[in-house]
Amino acid sequence: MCHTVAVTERIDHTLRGRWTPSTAELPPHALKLLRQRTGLGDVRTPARAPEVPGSSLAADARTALDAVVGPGFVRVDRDSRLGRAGGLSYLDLLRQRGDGDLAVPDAVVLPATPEQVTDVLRVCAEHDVAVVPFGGGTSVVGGVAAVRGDKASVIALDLVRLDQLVSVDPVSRIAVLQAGLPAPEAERLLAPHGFTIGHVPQSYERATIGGFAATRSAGQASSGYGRFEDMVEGVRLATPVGEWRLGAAPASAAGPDLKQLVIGSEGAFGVLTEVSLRVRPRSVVERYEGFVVDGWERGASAVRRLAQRRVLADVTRLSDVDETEVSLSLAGGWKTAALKGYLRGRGLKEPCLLVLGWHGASEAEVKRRRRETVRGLRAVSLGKPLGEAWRHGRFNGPRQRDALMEVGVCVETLETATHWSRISRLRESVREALRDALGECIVMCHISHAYETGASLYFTVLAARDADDPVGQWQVAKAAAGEAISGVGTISHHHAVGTDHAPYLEAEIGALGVAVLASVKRTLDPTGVLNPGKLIPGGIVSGG
Ligand SMILES: Cc1cc2nc3c(=O)[nH]c(=O)nc-3n(C[C@H](O)[C@H](O)[C@H](O)COP(=O)(O)OP(=O)(O)OC[C@H]3O[C@@H](n4cnc5c(N)ncnc54)[C@H](O)[C@@H]3O)c2cc1C
Repeated sequence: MCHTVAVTERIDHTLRGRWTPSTAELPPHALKLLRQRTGLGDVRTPARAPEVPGSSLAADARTALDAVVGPGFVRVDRDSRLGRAGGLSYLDLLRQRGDGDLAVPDAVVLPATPEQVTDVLRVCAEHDVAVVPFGGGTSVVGGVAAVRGDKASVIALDLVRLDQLVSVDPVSRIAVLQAGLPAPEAERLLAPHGFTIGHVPQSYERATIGGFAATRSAGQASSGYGRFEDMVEGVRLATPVGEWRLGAAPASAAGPDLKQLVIGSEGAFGVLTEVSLRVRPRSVVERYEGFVVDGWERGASAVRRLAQRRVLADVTRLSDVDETEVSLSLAGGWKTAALKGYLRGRGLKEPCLLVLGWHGASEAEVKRRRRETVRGLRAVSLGKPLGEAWRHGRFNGPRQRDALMEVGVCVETLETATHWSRISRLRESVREALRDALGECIVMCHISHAYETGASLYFTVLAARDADDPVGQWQVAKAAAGEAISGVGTISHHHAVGTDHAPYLEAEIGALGVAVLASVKRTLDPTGVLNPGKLIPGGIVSGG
């Protein structure tokens, strides 16, 4: 019963343009810091209701879709459509607040089974309707923008009703989950079997299993549990030309790994309806601890050594000096002041916060792993409270962003990855590019995921919003960061390509790479109905 209510609520959700219905106020000391460091004034830009044009879904297409999913599951009302108009990037939030052009789907279609998804795609191909697969709608790269391309109309294909745990194989440790399951619900269903996925991105509360696979997502505990693509054992993909199943064995030499071609295909090759995942026993003990390293270079080298010695903690996250300083200042209070004094006293001139977290089956296991990690780390331990404080606030980012939006801050995040030998150069050039583009601003960075050969860099930038042209301001900053990253790092370590990064993809994978993607798309989606304008540069790929 409870479960039914939860799904109905998710179907009816109209929460767009923010993460939560109520926005927390920024504390006065945070506002003061922003005013000092970004020149933020008192000017507020009140949100305006975005325009929602009428649905242009043709009557015969609607009748055919109704026949597939049943009455009530093709929705053309304003709220349902507005509720699936774009994702949650800064640009999406601006559009939802009335700045810039908001693309609104002509209908929201809610299939209940994998078979219905395949039938919906067949109908859409027959009726020239573009399809935007919609999971949690947390894309920050324009992945769920309702782009119709050269099609007559566009639907949001919301997978919320595909919410079943299909099977668990406890011997092989594989669970088959339907694609529309949000992460917390997937964990809730796996818990009685003693398993966890261990995938905890910051968007955990709302993102789905299908969305994770479609975007090659990486969670905060990726050092321990792996990236999402490492967890995928198999997929069930609906396409306009039929269903494709992949993943017969844990490893295979039967040609290239086609499963990896589907993972990260961002709804442009098909719709994932089920995902088989390698699951792990749930941890019994979890320990989080804060450390401080003196200076970015030392911190980055320390994380590199941990990765290369293969003793990374499950969560390993190194903030640079600016991020550390801003986090401590925003936390405020006498404890923070005391901590800053303590760090000065210990001679740490450029404190960089390092959060480490270990999960295990017992105290003894976690203790042993901690010992291995911290041996030779040359960092000052601040103990468990700081680690726990990070864990406690790990999902606060989007809520803080809501509050920052309200007071007129341009708040954007971007991420990349590169090899260790280039990591500091890349960090410096992105910081410089953002500062040149935005003027007075705060640029913060952390290593969010570490590997033997390199790491990801995650930037957060805060500037006073240009009230006259907020979209133009964002475009300039995005282009500057894209230029700085191009040729040194990847255009996306885990946010995917979407519409926003598509112009930069060819520089990374080459013209031949783009041609390979386009030809796969032509095979699976000959009329180009699936997610036009996403992933593949050059926009629309249709026809033979
Ligand atoms: C505040 C915030 C924090 C974030 N933190 C992280 C993070 O820590 N790590 C991380 O990896 N990402 C993060 N993201 C990005 C985003 O959450 C991920 O990309 C996530 O994987 C998207 O899942 P979703 O279910 O919301 O997918 P959606 O946003 O609905 O869709 C994403 C893309 O996948 C396609 N798609 C969705 N479902 C399917 C399906 N079943 N079959 C085929 N295509 C599909 C969509 O068309 C779209 O192109 C964050 C986003 C926000 C807003």
